[in-house]
Amino acid sequence: MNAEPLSPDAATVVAALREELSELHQELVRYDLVVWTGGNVSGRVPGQDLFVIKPSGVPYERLTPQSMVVCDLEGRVVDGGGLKPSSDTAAHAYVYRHMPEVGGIVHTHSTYACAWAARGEPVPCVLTAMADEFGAEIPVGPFAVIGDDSIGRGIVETLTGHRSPAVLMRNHGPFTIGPGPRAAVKAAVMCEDVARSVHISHQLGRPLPIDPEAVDRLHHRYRHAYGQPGTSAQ
Ligand SMILES: O=C(CO)[C@@H](O)[C@@H](O)COP(=O)(O)O
Repeated sequence: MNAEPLSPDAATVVAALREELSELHQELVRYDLVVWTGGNVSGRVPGQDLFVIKPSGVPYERLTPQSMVVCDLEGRVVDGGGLKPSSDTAAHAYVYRHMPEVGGIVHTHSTYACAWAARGEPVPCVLTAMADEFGAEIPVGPFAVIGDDSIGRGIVETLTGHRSPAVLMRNHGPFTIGPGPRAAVKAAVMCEDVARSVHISHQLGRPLPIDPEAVDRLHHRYRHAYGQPGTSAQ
């Protein structure tokens, strides 16, 4: 596709987003959320009908800002430097088209989250850390085969109107969203952490539920009072 060249302002924003995404992909490695070339992170380009995503199948140690691929919201490559975008590009594009509040998306195959996804079982909200970050259970989305809008549609149908920024796509793995890519990466990290804790709790017995009103209070506090003034929990 011979796309129009980016305006100088857009090019500046894209360059900064490429830098951020290059760093954020290393966070997936640092938190042990991916193996080999699995997983991907994308970010919406503010003010543009564009997003930037990881190139497909490139080892994490070779990812650079310049290797990140710029796509339009239909998933067509605008500036890729000869690299193909992630095989999940259609899913990310679908979410960006249908959830305008989403600025970042992450997909991983993290172990415990995938174990819950393989069972098609939502992670119940039985920890205060879950109430904080997810405000509910971590839901399960439908089984969907890569290659068209199916995965994206399943993410949107499951997360629209749901507090959780994470969805476990059945028999596949977690996708997370956020107002920006860093928030989506954090949700992926927290998703794997609570999936592991609740799995272990299940092995020891039946986890105890948290009163829904307490979940509401915890979630509100975390989103509005946690951390330093002027900073968001996301
Ligand atoms: O899970 C899938 C596709 O849904 C993997 O192929 C994905 O994690 C990694 O693919 P990419 O390297 O981003 O193309």
